[in-house]
Amino acid sequence: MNRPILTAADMRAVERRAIDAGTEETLLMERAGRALAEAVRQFIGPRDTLVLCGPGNNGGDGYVAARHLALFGYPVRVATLAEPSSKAARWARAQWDGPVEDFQHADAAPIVIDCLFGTGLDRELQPSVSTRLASLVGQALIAVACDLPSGVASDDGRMLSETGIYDLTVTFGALKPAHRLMPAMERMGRVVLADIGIGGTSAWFEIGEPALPPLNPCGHKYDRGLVHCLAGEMPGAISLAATAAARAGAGYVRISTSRPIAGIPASIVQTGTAELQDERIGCILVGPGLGQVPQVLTLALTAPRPIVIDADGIGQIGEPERLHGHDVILTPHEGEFEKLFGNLGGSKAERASAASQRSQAVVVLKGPDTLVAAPDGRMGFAPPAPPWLATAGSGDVLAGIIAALRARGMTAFDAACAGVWLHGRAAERAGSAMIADDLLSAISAILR
Ligand SMILES: NC(=O)C1=CN([C@@H]2O[C@H](COP(=O)(O)OP(=O)(O)OC[C@H]3O[C@@H](n4cnc5c(N)ncnc54)[C@H](O)[C@@H]3O)[C@@H](O)[C@H]2O)[C@@H](O)CC1
Ligand SMILES: Nc1ncnc2c1ncn2[C@@H]1O[C@H](COP(=O)(O)OP(=O)(O)O)[C@@H](O)[C@H]1O
Ligand SMILES: [K+]
Repeated sequence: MNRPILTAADMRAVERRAIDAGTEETLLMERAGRALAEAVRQFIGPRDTLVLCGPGNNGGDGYVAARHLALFGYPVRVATLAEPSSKAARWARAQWDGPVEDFQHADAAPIVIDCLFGTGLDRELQPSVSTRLASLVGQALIAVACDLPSGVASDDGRMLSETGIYDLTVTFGALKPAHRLMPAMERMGRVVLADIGIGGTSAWFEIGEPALPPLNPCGHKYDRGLVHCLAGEMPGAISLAATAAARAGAGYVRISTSRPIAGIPASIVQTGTAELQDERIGCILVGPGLGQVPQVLTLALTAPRPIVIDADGIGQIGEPERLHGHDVILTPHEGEFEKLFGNLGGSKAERASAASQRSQAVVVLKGPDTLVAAPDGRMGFAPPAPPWLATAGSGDVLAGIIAALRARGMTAFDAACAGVWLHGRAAERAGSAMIADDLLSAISAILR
């Protein structure tokens, strides 16, 4: 299931709609604070706990959580940065009948719950606040963030202030972009999404497990998709990509190559010619190991078939507008992205979206926080993938998986999202000592 990802403004609008429809704001806060306390209880048993409350509704959630944790038997202290400034937070503060200490002077505790700022953070913390918060987070056995670590910019994942590494982040209603973007994502620990009875839809979402096209019981190999790969100067990369395409369920994988490539499955057909006018081709794959032979990309763009362009091929496109009228998926890492689109300003999501609109292609902007952008504004955010995916050849495997899914009949955007999901899960399965080749058998195991 794809989970919606909402900006701070989207989230406020959702909350506003619920309140206008008769839901009390304090009820939402009660549910959020209770969910925060429940998530802490699931994570760690009773120990001395310090809840840090800010002036807004994030702080309000904190007073509610403190009350519930005390009921669960946790020895709880509350420390405040400033008195509540919103009506709902004042209500939550009034429900807390224990003492309230001063944030700067509160003693450290094994469990620290940061409810200073959430989606309302709009500037860096005062240095005295970030230093103190980082010290409390650093001394804690378990550091928990309410909605977001205070210091994270919700909409783009930047760190407005550094406050340390958390073990658990509990968010409400919907994921926010920062939960799936670096550098914020790596500071959050486990992210738990709690249902508080509100939520919205969005063109932005976290990519969930895909529904792959069913096999036609009476189908033949071409029904399952023909992927035509174009080799270049370095055959290893296209071999990996082609094998990944075969493992990801393409019925037929073919490589055009000027010299035989050793070591690939015999089921992958090697041909000396490039018959790209073949209507059975479900997807052309060009770029992995291409080297400096731009005429191969030009050849690929003469065929009126869907194309995945990866690696060296991306740098040879020239102007993104050259792709207009073609059915293209681009799979750049940051370096390849900059070669084609230049130094676009803005957040990663804004850059991916602008690039997709400019090229009219689906853009898979890779990294530890891969994004899949469509020209119409849809954006898939990859669920966290293990860092050992950063190994030579793993991008080639991703390109091959996506080409197979495109050839199997998924739309360009759906194929790219599904490919990113499968690639990440294959890496989890392959384990931390994997090399890119190991992803191939892991794909088969997942699709079993
Ligand atoms: N939107 C929703 O649907 C819900 C939101 N809830 C909570 O409400 C939070 C958002 O609450 P608020 O909008 O009150 O915002 P925050 O509580 O995040 O921030 C409060 C205010 O602090 C000020 N501020 C921002 N950056 C600052 C800085 N660096 N130093 C000092 N002051 C700063 C701003 O004026 C901001 O409005 C969410 O993160 C979540 O925890 C929950 O109560 C449940 C429902
Ligand atoms: N730190 C990381 N954590 C998780 N995934 C990563 C990380 N760094 C890179 N990746 C993923 O690994 C793959 C690397 O692809 P790419 O940069 O094209 O490498 P190559 O050209 O060697 O195949 C991409 O899918 C990318 O999203
Ligand atoms: K917080």
